[in-house]
Amino acid sequence: MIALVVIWIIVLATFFPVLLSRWRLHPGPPTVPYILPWVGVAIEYGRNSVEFLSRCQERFGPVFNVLVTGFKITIICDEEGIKNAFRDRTRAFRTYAGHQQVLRAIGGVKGDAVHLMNDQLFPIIARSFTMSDGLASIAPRFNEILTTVVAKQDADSGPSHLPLNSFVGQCLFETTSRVVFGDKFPTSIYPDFETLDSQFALLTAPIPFLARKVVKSRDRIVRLLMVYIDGFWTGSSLEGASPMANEMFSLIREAGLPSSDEAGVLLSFMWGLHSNTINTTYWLFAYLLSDRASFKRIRDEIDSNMNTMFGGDINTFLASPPPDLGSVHFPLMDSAIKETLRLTILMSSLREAQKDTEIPYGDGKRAFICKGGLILLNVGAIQRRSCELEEGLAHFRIDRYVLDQTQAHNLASEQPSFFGFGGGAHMCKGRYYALHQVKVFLILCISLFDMVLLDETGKECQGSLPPPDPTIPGIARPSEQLFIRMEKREIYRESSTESGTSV
Ligand code: HEM
Repeated sequence: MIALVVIWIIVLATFFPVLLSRWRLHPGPPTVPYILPWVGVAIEYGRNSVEFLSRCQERFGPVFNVLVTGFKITIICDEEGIKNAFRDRTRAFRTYAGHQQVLRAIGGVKGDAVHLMNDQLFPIIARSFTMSDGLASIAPRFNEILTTVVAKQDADSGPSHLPLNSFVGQCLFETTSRVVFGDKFPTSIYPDFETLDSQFALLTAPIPFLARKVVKSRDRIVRLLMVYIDGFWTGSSLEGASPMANEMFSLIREAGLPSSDEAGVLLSFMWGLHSNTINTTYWLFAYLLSDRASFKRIRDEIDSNMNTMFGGDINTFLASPPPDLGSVHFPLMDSAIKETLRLTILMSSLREAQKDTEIPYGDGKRAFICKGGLILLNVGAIQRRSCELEEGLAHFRIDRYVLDQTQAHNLASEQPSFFGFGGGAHMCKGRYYALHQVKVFLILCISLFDMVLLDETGKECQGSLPPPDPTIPGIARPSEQLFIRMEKREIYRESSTESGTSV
């Protein structure tokens, strides 16, 4: 016992001066006080991360430390600091910590698959979803399947109200699953996928009994994926799947993981493939349908482009090679998507320092991050703060990101920063495909249907929306159900009966 105390005294005497001098040299950002050791501020953070971080920022400035379930995390809410961390000129940061969390929580993966995911699977995603070749090979099949899926949803719903999240989720989930994995893929897992996505936070919280329902959903999906893999793996490919899915799955097979982990890695990939896109599309519809003036403006833009670019025929649009759906022809649609992401992105990019490093921020300040330290880039705070004082956090302005071509430079500098797809080397690898999905789905629905947004009581929802659920990272999830009533537009009712068009 005495020997142990002596050893400790020697250890402390040796290292304390080193630590102290290091601390003096690099005093580091202030730490948010906490009462419970290890737990730290996890409870306040989990309850409403947006509000909590915003209060901390007011009190401690744009860079501060928090302790969350044993992890010390440096939060960066400063634009310069975030840009520098994204740029990462000295290659100090990696993203493994966040991806490890996704593999464990979403996929239930027990082994180590983070290198497989980052170093082998992500490059395949990046290659398959490029703006030119990648989209050209995927878009026609996406458009074709989406058309039939939307028509089926419309026919099934009849005159009744549809939950907006299930309508958007079902359509995009089924379409993209079939595009990537083929028609054999068990798309019936969607309701469990929706539960998994909306209760993600419970899977990361250290309170297992609260997560029972979502764990059951996850386990059911994993089991069905194992059956799907077993049934359709031919020895060299998954029957009916796209080249991208086959290339990825071959690497998963080569890694020699247990079959539940194979299915878990696949599920984690699927979560990345669907979650942000579905949630972004949900909010885009919610914002547009809750504001008649914005809805009319975007419908005018879409109708006018359908007329000038595709002779007024939506089927010509759907059958064309991916057209330019960017800001030149569709400035309002482009701006509406950015504005949606500005308001709803809570996701903050998590990075782990691989060596001692410093992040310049503010007016010449520097945040010292030691090797192994975690940083969280609070991009949501930056995107919203610039407009907050002016007109309120929740205000959706459809043309906020429209550039006036004559004064492009001036207006651009007045626009709030946009980090919707992250930045630097780890910028979103699926962004071109994500934007294609959101845009084609919006064009299809707005062209074909009159849509009305209803709240939980069935009352028409105009003006304000229920606030986003602030507890889940990524794109905010809805805090209350919203519904839609859809009816085929007059012009399409006539044209489909006259000419038998496919939509
Ligand atoms: C509207 C939909 C989407 C949004 C808003 C979005 C947003 C983002 C953001 C902000 C990041 C950066 C995270 C960070 O800095 O750590 C990211 C990374 C990533 N996204 Fe997306 N994403 C979307 C759709 C997709 C799709 C459809 C895929 C296809 C699989 C995808 C694949 C990825 C991958 C692989 C990464 C990691 C990149 C890396 O670490 O190198 N995303 N996404």
